[in-house]
Amino acid sequence: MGASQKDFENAMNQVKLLKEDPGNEVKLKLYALYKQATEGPCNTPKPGVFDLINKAKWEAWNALGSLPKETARQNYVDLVSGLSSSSDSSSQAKPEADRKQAEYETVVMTSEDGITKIMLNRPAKKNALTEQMYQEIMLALEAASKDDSTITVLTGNGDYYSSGNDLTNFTNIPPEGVEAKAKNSAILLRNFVGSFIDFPKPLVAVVNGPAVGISVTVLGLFDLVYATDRATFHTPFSHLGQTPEGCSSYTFPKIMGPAKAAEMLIFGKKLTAGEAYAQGLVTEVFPDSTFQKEVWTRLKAYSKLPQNALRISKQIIRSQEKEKLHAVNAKESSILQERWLSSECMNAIMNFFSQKAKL
Ligand SMILES: CCCCC/C=C/C(=O)SCCNC(=O)CCNC(=O)[C@H](O)C(C)(C)COP(=O)(O)OP(=O)(O)OC[C@H]1O[C@@H](n2cnc3c(N)ncnc32)[C@H](O)[C@@H]1OP(=O)(O)O
Repeated sequence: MGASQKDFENAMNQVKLLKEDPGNEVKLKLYALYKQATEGPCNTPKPGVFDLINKAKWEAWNALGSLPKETARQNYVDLVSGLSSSSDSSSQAKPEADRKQAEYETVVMTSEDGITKIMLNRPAKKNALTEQMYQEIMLALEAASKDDSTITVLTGNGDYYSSGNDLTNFTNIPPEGVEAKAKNSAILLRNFVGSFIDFPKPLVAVVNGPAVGISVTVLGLFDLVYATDRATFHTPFSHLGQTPEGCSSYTFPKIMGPAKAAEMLIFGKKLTAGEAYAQGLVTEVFPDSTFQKEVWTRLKAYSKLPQNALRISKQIIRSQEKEKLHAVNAKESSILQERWLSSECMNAIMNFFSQKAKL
């Protein structure tokens, strides 16, 4: 389900209360989404070449093509929500180093040799993603997108890359009830995946061990995926009464063809690293004994390449698909919002906790 008219109006009011000017690029994006949400596709003649401001506004609106009004409304609400939270956190005006340490409990963020590394840090729980962790990863990506590094890396601490969504997320029901929980989780999911879709610099997954669920699906949004030969790739959505997310319903068939994507996403086939490489999900597989050394040597060399050329090349490749990916993300999130309320899904989660059923 998308944002309501009320959510949209609240977001419009929030824009007026922003503590910091979001900059011209964001303002143009907001203008374009507002026009698309209220009037639909651009329907006015292009302003003359010397009318610079109105021409930029027209171009931003026109670039949204035939994006549905509902999607534009949701994207507007999401954009404002991101601006409000970053404006709140930046208003704390802490020095960068302090902020990094203070803000993250579940990830470790470090920058060295032109590479910012975001490491998932719940090794005892196989780096299962709690709600706090989703938020911290989004914050870390936001910080990495603005720092002076060339490349951003996501990796895991311990023997797992990540076991996907922490299933305790579904047991923590607020007083407003399960529907509210499902709605909030769908918003969280959508924002989380959106931050990978919009990430502006080369993004690399260093898959140090098995990967499950959402940690696999978002790999289609990375620019390089390096895996140890110990890694496996498992999307057991049907077993959990759930459906694909992370834009995998779109990226996986494109990457590996519909037949192989169906085997993973519908039937939950677990791939070895070699199989994931053969199917195009993984860029390269390394022996576990030399994995870290080989990967970091490679990344350090890449990080010395001209920064702007890397960033612009990534954006050329990815920008063609951005609106489509946001629409897919919205659809997957809203389908999951309903799935989470199904008895199939609730039984699967209870099963995990009562019997500690393993995938
Ligand atoms: C809000 C946005 C939602 C986005 C939608 C996302 C969907 C998904 O990601 S679906 C995938 C969800 N993941 C799973 O279903 C995995 C569940 N875990 C397992 O099947 C197993 O734990 C394992 C195969 C990942 C690992 O098995 P094993 O090597 O035997 O290790 P343990 O089971 O003993 O794990 C150690 C410890 O960690 C806890 N744990 C591991 N993964 C999860 C998890 N995903 N959620 C919650 N807890 C997890 C496990 O319960 C153990 O805890 P303790 O017993 O307390 O030590």
